[in-house]
This record gives sequence, C-alpha cells and structure tokens, in this order.
Amino acid sequence: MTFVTMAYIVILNPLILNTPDVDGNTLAGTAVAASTALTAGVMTILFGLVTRLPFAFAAGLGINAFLAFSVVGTVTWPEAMALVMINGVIIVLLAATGLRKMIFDAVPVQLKLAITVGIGLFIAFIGFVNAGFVTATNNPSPPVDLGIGGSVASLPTLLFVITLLLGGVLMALRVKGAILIALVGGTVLGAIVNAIWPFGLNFGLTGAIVGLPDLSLVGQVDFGFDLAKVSGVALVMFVFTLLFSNFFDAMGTMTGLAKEADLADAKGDFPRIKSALIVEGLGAIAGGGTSSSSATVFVESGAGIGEGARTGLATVVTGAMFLIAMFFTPLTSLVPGAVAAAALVLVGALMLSQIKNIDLSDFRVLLPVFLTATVMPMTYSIANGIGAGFVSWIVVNAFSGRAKTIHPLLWVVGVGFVVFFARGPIEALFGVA
Ligand SMILES: Nc1nc2[nH]cnc2c(=O)[nH]1
Repeated sequence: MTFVTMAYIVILNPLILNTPDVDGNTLAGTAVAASTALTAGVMTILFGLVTRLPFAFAAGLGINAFLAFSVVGTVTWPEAMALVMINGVIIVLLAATGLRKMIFDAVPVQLKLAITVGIGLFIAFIGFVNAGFVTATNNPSPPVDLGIGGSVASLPTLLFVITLLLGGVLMALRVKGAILIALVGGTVLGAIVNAIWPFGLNFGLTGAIVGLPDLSLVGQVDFGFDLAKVSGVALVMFVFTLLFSNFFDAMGTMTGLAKEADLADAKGDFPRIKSALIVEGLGAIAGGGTSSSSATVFVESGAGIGEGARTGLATVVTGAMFLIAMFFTPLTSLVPGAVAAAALVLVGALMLSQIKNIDLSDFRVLLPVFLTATVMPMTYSIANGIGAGFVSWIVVNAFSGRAKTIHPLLWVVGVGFVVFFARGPIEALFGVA
C-alpha cells in the first residue's frame, strides 16, 4: 500500500531535479529515476530491518525543491549532492552521539509537526507555480494572479486542474495508488489532447519500456568546491538549511506517523528512535551519493499505517517494490510537467493533514505554527519558515510568562536563526558577501 502511494516519486523526482545548474548542466532524467528507485528501495529495506517501524523512505520533495530552486543557482549538481552527503554525515553524527535526540526532545512537538505542514504548503505552491496556475504579474500589486489574467487559459494548466481533480476523487474514494493512477490518467489525457491540438508535449520514448536501470549517476559527487566561484559562507549556509529541513521534517514526520500507528507516547517518543534517526541520516548520504537527493521518511507512509501496517515487514516489502520499479524507469520520462505538478499539490494536502495532531487553542502555539507554515511557501524557503516558527515561539513564550518552559537548546537554535535572518548585513559587515 505504501509503495503505491509513493511510487510517483520515481516520476516526479527527475522532473524537479532537471533544473540547469550554474554551468548549465542538468541531471539525466532516466538516470535520476533509476537512482531514486534504487535509493528508496535500499534505504526503506534497511530502515525496516533495523528499526522494525512502518515508515518508508524516498527522495523528499522539500529538499529536492531547495536544491533545484536555491542551491544549483550557485554550485554544480555534483557539488550540490556533495552538500547533501555532508548534511547526512552531520545527521548521523548528531544521532549517534545522542545530540539529535536531545534536540528532538527540546523542540516542542507542535513545531515539529508544523514543519511538515509548512513543507506541504510549500510543495503545493511549487506545483501551482510549475503548472502556471499561480503566475507572477510583475506588478507591485497584486504580485500574483491565477493563470493568465485570472483565467485558466492554457492547455497545460487545464491538464493540471483535471489531473488534480481526478487524483482528488480517487483519494476521496480511498483508491489504492490514487496519485500514481492520476499521473497515468493525466499523461494519457495529455497525449490525446496533444495529438489533436499540439501544445508542445514530447512523448517520444527512445528505448525499451523495461530495461536495465541507468545507474550512471551513482557516485557522481564532487567535494572539490571551487571557492573562487562560491564563498565558504554560502556553502555553510546551504548545509545549514539542508540540515534544518532534513532534520526537522524527518522529526515532525516520524512523530506524526508514530502517533498514527499508536507507537508514540505523550511526548512523541517512539521505540528505537535512536537507530531510526541514524538510518535517516544514512538516507541523506545515500541520496546524495546517487544524485537522487536526500532519502527521507515519507509522510505517505501514513497510507500503509491507515491500512494496518505496524511493523518493519510492511517497510521491507515497500522497499523491495522500489527495487523492482527500478527496471521500469524509462516509462517515467513520459509524464508531462503539468501532470506531475498536480501530484505535488495532492502530496501537499496530505502533509497538511498533520495539523490535526496540533492543539491550536493557545495563541502561543497558534502563532508560531501559523508562521512556520505560511512563511515557507511565501518566501519559497523551508529554512525561513522553520526560523520564523522557532524565533516567534521563543519570543512569544518568553514574554508571556513561560520562559522556563523553553529548553536551553531551543534558545541556541533560535539565536542561530536570528544570525541566519541577518546574514546579509552580517556578511557585508565582515566583507565576505
Ligand atoms: N515528510 C515528507 N514527506 C514527503 N513526501 C514527499 N516529499 C516529502 C518530504 O519532503 N517530506
């Protein structure tokens, strides 16, 4: 069950990661698809065997969006993937030394969950923009508009809307693999419409449908950063953001899923948490090493949990299916971007559902949760949202008589974020920008 809800990532990941890097190079689509399936398969099986928890792994849409929209504007793809690996090594070290668990405990459960909610809104917003459903007006006001001049007036955007509604109906009917079926349905519809009124879709398959996977991207990482082209400060900032996104998304998602599986206690702790956190870091290393971007816990694992999955057996089965999917990756190149964008919105909606686990009756909780979730899409940055949530949580609680409830580590992270938000002026002050 979890596999069918997650299989779309093998199609979507190459479409997100096809942005040109600073040198104008892109990652080959079928190779990214094969790497994505391989990494998801191996990491999911490893996680299932080690932790016996019903959570599956694949390339997270939040992090790959950050790589595609922010990081590769400054560095090459092999360098970006090296940064993902460095992020993974830090996560493993934090987890192995117990520091990650300490941070896990220091962060209020509401903020952990809000991060997953915010990433959901962010992913959905990316989908809306990629499909041309939300467009920039290039005017000060309104800054954005719907479609073209307020109308859905292009075939790709219409295809997006239809695929979104199709997926929505299938999900409402609890059809297994709703997102995957919507992607196939949207692609078939796109092919038919394109045959009648060509709108630029290319359905030319160059090779066989089933074939040996193209694993040429495995090991294509470059740690030799050219410091003449990219400042050390920028690299540190990238790793910092990757770390915050990866770390806190996984934290929120695991907490929410453990709750759904009735495996968590009141504080959100669940069994074998330390090994879960270590394997999660290994997922980042594996994802970077195969150029498929960090493999992390998928919120869609909730689908399997909803159907009764409670143990690692379900996880191992999901992983094995990804390894089989690796042999079908040539098919993934057929899906149009507007169709894939609909999947982003559907996944965004799923991630938003974590909000049901947050009690929003206290404004001290409501404001930071709201800021975490809204700042991410509005500034196109996961890190900004996390930072807004942390800083506002600390300030509002500290000045409303609850300073004692704030964990010392939270203060440290909060100060880190203040520096992060002021990095422009700080860099200018030290002459590094
Ligand atoms: N938690 C989580 N689930 C996902 N499902 C698809 N992408 C993601 C992601 O980035 N994070």
